[in-house]
Amino acid sequence: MTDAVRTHGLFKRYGPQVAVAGVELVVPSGSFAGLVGPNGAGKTTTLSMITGLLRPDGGTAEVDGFHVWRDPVEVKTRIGVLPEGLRLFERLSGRELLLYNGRLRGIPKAQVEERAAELLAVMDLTGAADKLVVDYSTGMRKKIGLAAALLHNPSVLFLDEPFEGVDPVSANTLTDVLRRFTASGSTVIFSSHVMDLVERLCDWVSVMSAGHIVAQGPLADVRGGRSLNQAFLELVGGPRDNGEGLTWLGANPR
Ligand SMILES: Nc1ncnc2c1ncn2[C@@H]1O[C@H](COP(=O)(O)OP(=O)(O)OP(=O)(O)O)[C@@H](O)[C@H]1O
Repeated sequence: MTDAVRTHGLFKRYGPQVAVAGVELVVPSGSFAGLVGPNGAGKTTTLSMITGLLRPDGGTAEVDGFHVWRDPVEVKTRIGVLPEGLRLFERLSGRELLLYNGRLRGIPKAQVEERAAELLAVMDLTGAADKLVVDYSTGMRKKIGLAAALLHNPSVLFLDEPFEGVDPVSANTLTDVLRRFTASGSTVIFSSHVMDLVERLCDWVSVMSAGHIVAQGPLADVRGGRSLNQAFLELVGGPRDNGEGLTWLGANPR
């Protein structure tokens, strides 16, 4: 079966800073995949290049076997994206946002209305459906963003830190929806810093550090009998500073 995502030598530099240094990312179809790595490892830059939001300086990226930069329309019809720093049309209501997205995707009006109503209900947003997005909380924004990304029933869903700022109840709602999505054979790839969550949800993990993939495979293989957190610390080198220099901290004589 074709992998959902495959990159070869994906490379991006910002001036002198190499952000992504020849990434070979593989995610098999139907996976619930986690992309983890320390701050600045290159996760967002990698996901942005795979979803066609940022042009690579080198290498290739394929989604469902289609070349992201050569076949952009094929790829964009197949993917849903919840980017970091999600920008939404703030002056639309949640319902209008979904209807607008659906129409942009070319879905017939009646079908969009039906899907939007179902997604709003599943996300527990029916009561806020006619409220303007500008007045949504952080968690509500993530949920409406996810609903918009799912509306056209993508084959591969990319989520950049989808659980950040989301309360436990909403996080459960999001995970239920995503589990249902992957159970039907679709693929989810999400970046996160929360190892417990990745360990609980994912069956495939890619670990990035300093612009490279340093480990990748089924969750059990990457863990290698350790907790994912322990494996992660060993793979990325653990804390670089143990705080020995902070002798003044907590030494307040008052
Ligand atoms: N627009 C930009 N201009 C300059 N440097 C950038 C830009 N975007 C990212 N970088 C740099 O590229 C590197 C990778 O950043 P990226 O945001 O991809 O990492 P990340 O793994 O997503 O980090 P985090 O977990 O903190 O979100 C970092 O060193 C960052 O400073």
